[in-house]
Amino acid sequence: MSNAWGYGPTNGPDTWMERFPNAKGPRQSPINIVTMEAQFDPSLKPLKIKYDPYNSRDILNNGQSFQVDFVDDTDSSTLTGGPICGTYRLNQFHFHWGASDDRGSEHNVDGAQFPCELHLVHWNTKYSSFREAADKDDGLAVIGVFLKIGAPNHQLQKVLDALDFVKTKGKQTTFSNFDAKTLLPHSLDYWTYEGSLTTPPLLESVTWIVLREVISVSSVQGPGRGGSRLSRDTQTSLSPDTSSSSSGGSPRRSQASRET
Ligand SMILES: NS(=O)(=O)c1ccc(C(=O)N2CCN(Cc3ccccc3)C2)cc1
Ligand SMILES: [Zn+2]
Repeated sequence: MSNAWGYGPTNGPDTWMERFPNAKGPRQSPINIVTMEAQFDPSLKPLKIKYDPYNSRDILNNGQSFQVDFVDDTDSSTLTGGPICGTYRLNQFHFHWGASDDRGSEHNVDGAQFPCELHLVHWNTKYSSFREAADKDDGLAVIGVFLKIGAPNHQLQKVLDALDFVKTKGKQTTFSNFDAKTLLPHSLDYWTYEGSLTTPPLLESVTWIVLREVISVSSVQGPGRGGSRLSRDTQTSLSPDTSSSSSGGSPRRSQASRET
């Protein structure tokens, strides 16, 4: 029997601690962001995000999600500022979603789940690669963006259309000239906390930067022009994320997110 981790009853988040001891660590993600407990931190800087569409390379079905990978051998797509020190390079982005529109995000906000959550994964260039950075305390920085059901998202549709070509685990196809910045909301206000990868090996190496403003996706958006929903049915080998959020650490909030 496959001992691969997943989101089912025999290999889901409640079983991960059996094979991934990090699951019992002090800075595990995801968490529930309790907005009234988020401490305003005047030392936090605005996020500085510079993405070059030329760096987008391919889209991969990794079995648990699909990810768009970026060429990260130069500083042409980077994250600086915010809560981090130094320069972090964009390595990939991917999504977590649920089997229905009322759940699927990994982080919660005041106990509420969103139908989907986008993660833009960056690694600290003080290390030589993503793989070297992935298990260091300050190795990774992930921007989380919540998706709500609403107006169609034409930028996201470009990604969804490509899913038709990566319907089975391990499939990948070229995905070039995509500007990941077009997936971000207008406001870059954020909550931040020191956490972990939300999937095995659950490495406690992530500075989480969760944007307060959400982006929209329509309930019928999905792969191809057929518009079939992005759900378990559509993705033959992709299962929705059913992990629950823990209370975990408490985040700080950025200067810009001070009530104005
Ligand atoms: N949901 S999340 O944003 O927290 C997230 C989850 C997984 C990944 C990811 O690309 N990998 C996790 C480690 N894995 C392979 C690996 C690499 C080095 C050492 C050991 C194993 C790849 C990145 C971000
Ligand atoms: Zn993720």
